Amino acid sequence: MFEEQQLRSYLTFDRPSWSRLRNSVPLTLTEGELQGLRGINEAISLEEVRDTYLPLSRLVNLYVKSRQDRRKVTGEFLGHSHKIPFFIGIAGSVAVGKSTTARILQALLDRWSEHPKVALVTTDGFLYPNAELKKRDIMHRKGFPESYDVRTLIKFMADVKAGQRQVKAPVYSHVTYDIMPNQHRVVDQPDILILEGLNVLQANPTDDAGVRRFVSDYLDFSIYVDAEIEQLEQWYIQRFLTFRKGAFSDPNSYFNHYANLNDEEAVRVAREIWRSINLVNLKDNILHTRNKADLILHKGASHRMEQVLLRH
Ligand SMILES: Nc1ncnc2c1ncn2[C@@H]1O[C@H](COP(=O)(O)OP(=O)(O)O)[C@@H](O)[C@H]1O
Ligand SMILES: CC(C)(COP(=O)(O)O)[C@@H](O)C(=O)NCCC(=O)O
Repeated sequence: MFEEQQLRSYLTFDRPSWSRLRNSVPLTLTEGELQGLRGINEAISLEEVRDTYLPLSRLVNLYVKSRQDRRKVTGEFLGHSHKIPFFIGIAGSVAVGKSTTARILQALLDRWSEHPKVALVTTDGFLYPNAELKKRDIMHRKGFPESYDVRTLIKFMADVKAGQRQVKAPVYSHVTYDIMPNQHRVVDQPDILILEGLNVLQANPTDDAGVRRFVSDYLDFSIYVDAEIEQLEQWYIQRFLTFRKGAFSDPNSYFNHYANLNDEEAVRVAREIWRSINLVNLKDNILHTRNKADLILHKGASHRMEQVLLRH
């Protein structure tokens, strides 16, 4: 699973040893609040929140506090200070549970008194709209490095980091399978920004000026959500089937024509999309970014955390 050399850069925790690091942080979410966090077809348990995500939120909280303390020192030295948001990146394959992890972490971090404002943005909003992907003949490469408007993504990061007010991020819809025209998510001087997407640890293609830009240059802490490939395929198909029952039956859905497929046909279609697009992307462009992460969250069956690796 992990290479020997890779393991040497990390401290390794099994489930019991990681969960003990919660160190009496109270379980701050009720079952009712948890419901609000659940994405489609999810069965995330309170046990998982307690054992996996509370220790994670405690660790991140300590990093944020240490950053805030250091800024105070610089402020004292300079005689003035300003707020700089702490950036967290969450990477990993399509369907591994990045957005679920991001939303749980957001909710948990929101509850620490030191940083009340936690914003969450997904990099799929920075995909080129379908019209542009078609123009470039890369519709079948959605999610690959060349399908993102990296310049706009980097500008967004730089603007938020610089403390600009009301910075807008475009929004992607899994229902229309496209960027939502005239819709934005507004980020207004958060204490923490969580940026979630399969490309956050990638080296991007060079831009027109020949410059290669890295989203990771802006990150203060990065997480790679990891699972075995067979598991990922299963989760992707499962999510596709759930979408088919709900969102795909919406007449505005790009996949509306799949709504009437029987289960067997739907599984075949989902597996084909997974194998021809997302699996190729995982192998070519995502998996190798795993060893850049500060923390790797490895999940097994039923999305249960099995191992956590924390960079020395
Ligand atoms: N911790 C979890 N427990 C149970 N189901 C989960 C968990 N995380 C993700 N899932 C499910 O796995 C699928 C993929 O999760 P999602 O967060 O949409 O992934 P991503 O953002 O990486 O594409 C979804 O069907 C989601 O409901
Ligand atoms: C929009 C995405 C690239 C982003 O993935 P996610 O943020 O859900 O992990 C992906 O969901 C996608 O649409 N991939 C292209 C092939 C497919 O239809 O699954």
